[in-house]
Amino acid sequence: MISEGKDTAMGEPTGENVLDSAPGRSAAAGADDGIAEVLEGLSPYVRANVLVEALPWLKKFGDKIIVIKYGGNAMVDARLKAAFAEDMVFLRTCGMKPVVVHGGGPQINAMLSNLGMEGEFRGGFRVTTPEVMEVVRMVLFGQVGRELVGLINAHGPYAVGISGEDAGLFTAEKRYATVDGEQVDIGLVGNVVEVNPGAVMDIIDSGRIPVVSTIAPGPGGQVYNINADTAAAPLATALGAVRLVMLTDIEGLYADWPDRSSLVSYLGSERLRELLPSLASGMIPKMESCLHAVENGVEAAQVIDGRIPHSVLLELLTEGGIGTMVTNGDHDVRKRA
Ligand SMILES: Nc1ncnc2c1ncn2[C@@H]1O[C@H](COP(=O)(O)OP(=O)(O)O)[C@@H](O)[C@H]1O
Ligand SMILES: CC(=O)N[C@@H](CCC(=O)OP(=O)(O)O)C(=O)O
Repeated sequence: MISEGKDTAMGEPTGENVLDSAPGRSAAAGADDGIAEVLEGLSPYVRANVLVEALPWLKKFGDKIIVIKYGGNAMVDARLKAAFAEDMVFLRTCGMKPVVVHGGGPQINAMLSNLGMEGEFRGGFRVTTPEVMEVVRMVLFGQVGRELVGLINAHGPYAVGISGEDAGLFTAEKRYATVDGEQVDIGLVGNVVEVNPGAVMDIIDSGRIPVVSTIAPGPGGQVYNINADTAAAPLATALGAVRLVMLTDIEGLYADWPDRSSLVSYLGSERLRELLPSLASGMIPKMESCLHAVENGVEAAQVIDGRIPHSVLLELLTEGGIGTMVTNGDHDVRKRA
């Protein structure tokens, strides 16, 4: 079992000190946003109610597996990063089993640029030459994954990094992109075609938080670059997750993008399937992933605004949530009031 509080392997401070010094808390109560003063001004009744509101959700999620795709601003802003790590530890401490699948597009771009290499996207996917693949692998597993593991482990020895190459977690198959209706070769880019969740289950069963980097070998051993959105759904399905939560840089899905009055709070998979051809850019792999997940046993998939500190807790543990939820079936679009 994982040791908690003052005797953690990381030599973390006591619970009281953790609260005082945790980066996520200082993010939420940042120097100039006055959150601490606002909280102090609230009556004990209101403060208790915030906690009580979470009770039905804590009961519902119990010890269930929740897969979270970590990306967008939450992955580049220091305060949001720390708040995200805190959310994962919060869920784990409440008994849930969070599994993080991380992206890293901006970080790969930065490294390619530092190395004087070209970064090109076609049909939403990175054109991945063997040289680019080396950089993708180094940045995803060696940099982005390591950083997130470190942020979570600042709270105790919870996080374990793992890539699709480890213990046969993912098997990939080369994929092509579609550009103007034409199939285009984009090099070493793959789709996950098989998931062997044993190693991730071992990490979960030891009470820890898996942090998954989406690179994966094909049957012949060739390693492929996998878009993290597209890898999250088959992983959630294979793990029997109850939720797939995807962080992004926008409030959620707009049914009539870019009409800002068309934000959707809830829709069924059949309506989503109809909407898919009208979606653009980064929303396509996210919503395809949500569709895949709910059609293959995940109870609900959600796209949420990762620019909001503690967005994962708000979505999972508060009434109404904050983003767009997809479930399987023919439910109509419900707009956010
Ligand atoms: N229907 C839509 N609803 C919301 N966003 C959309 C839609 N169609 C396209 N987008 C774009 O998709 C972006 C999210 O995808 P992306 O930038 O890849 O996110 P991330 O970096 O979080 O993975 C939004 O910021 C928005 O510009
Ligand atoms: C094939 C492909 O495009 N792979 C992505 C993998 C990282 C990723 O998915 O990162 P985000 O979630 O931040 O976009 C890439 O190379 O950028």
